[in-house]
Amino acid sequence: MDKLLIRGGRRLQGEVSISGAKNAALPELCAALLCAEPLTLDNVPRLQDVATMLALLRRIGVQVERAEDQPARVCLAAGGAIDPVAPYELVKTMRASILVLGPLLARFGRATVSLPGGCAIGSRPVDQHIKGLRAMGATIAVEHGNIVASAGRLRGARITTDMITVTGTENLLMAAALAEGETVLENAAQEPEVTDLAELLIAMGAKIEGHGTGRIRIQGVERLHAPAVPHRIVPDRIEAGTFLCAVAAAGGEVVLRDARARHLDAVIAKLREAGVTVEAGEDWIRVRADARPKAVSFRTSEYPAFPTDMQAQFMAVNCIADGAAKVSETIFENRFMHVNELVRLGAQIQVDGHTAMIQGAPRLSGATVMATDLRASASLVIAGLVADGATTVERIYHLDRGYDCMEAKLRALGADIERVR
Ligand SMILES: CC(=O)N[C@H]1[C@@H](OP(=O)(O)OP(=O)(O)OC[C@H]2O[C@@H](n3ccc(=O)[nH]c3=O)[C@H](O)[C@@H]2O)O[C@H](CO)[C@@H](O)[C@@H]1O
Ligand SMILES: C=C(OP(=O)(O)O)C(=O)O
Repeated sequence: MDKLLIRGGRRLQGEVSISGAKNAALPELCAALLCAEPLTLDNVPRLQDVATMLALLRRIGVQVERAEDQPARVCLAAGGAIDPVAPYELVKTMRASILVLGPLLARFGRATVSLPGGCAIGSRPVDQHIKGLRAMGATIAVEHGNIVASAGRLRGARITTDMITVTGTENLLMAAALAEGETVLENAAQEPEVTDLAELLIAMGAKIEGHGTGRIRIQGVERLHAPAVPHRIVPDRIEAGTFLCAVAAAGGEVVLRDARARHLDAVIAKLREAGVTVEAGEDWIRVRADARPKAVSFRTSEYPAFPTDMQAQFMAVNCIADGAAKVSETIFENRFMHVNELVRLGAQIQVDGHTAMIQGAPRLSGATVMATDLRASASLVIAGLVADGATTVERIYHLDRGYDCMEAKLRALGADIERVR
């Protein structure tokens, strides 16, 4: 199993390009199931989760091509024979496999998708996806660990989810695009990845209004088609935020290219509160950190508030900051798995339920630590960049799920980091 070996203490300097967003790429790859014409996506990140989604789509019958000379461009054709089944082997490695459910049901009238189990960060049920599809006329049973769904043409419905759900909104949005009549999604997720998906669907002929707000209206159409030009996936705000936190912790000055500061308002506000200088233009962000950051408290919540997917990385900054901070996690019930590993590096953190109290320490000391989930891995890398001596991060297959060449990008910025196979 691969590990990362980091020798801490180097400041970060230079420029880094941000890749396309994992959480936009995954639903947008599934959107290929909604039409018979080939769909081309640009700026597709090179990630394990993307590889898993492509394997799943191939298994379902989608023809997938990735140009050798343009590895960020993927062409998907779902015009042939389709077997609408997402098996456990693939779903268990990636919960986002559930995103094939809405499109398969809407276009082919049936789908069998293995029920995702819990994962390291929480129980993560998909009851709201099922509730919404039932409201649109689907018959759904859970049998032998699978969601078995069938429908004639789905019917538009007014759906209010019990909580804001990102992939739930995406599944229902894709299903509603081909349903008969109007669907209104109340309490919809407003994340930029949902908006990017809606823009792709509109380019495919869908009739959608209100994306980016809590109420999305969709007038179903009979057929979708390929967009006139390839859709470019929105930049990954979480990858960008991770690099901002790395600079805040390690010090230095870095320009992020292909990054959208307006998708990171809450994170940038907290970095400024910590004393970090952040400037931004339309598609770039410059970050400069000259001194030890100040500890800052925050609470995760749905977009546009502070993202849960940045909680672990910002906690790593707080671990070496001046002062004390309180971090509250409100989205997932078990998203503090990184805490015990950060403590192995010398961090001072006390967890009480959904709250972590961090007393910033002037230094951390390198050790062997174990990644437990995707963003936990990133937080350990950030801590390793600052810690004295060598830090080894084990189980980085979690990191590879969601970061495109992270160690190569950090090395180009001057970090002493290498992958050990
Ligand atoms: C592939 C993808 O885009 N993943 C993101 C997506 O995950 P995902 O879409 O799985 O997360 P949700 O927004 O659905 O989850 C939010 C909360 O609602 C609960 N819930 C959700 C659906 C449901 O049917 N029932 C239910 O109880 C979840 O357990 C969780 O507590 O949004 C999360 C919250 O921003 C991010 O951390 C993930 O990176
Ligand atoms: C939790 C995450 O992803 P997923 O929903 O794919 O598990 C994440 O990207 O931080």
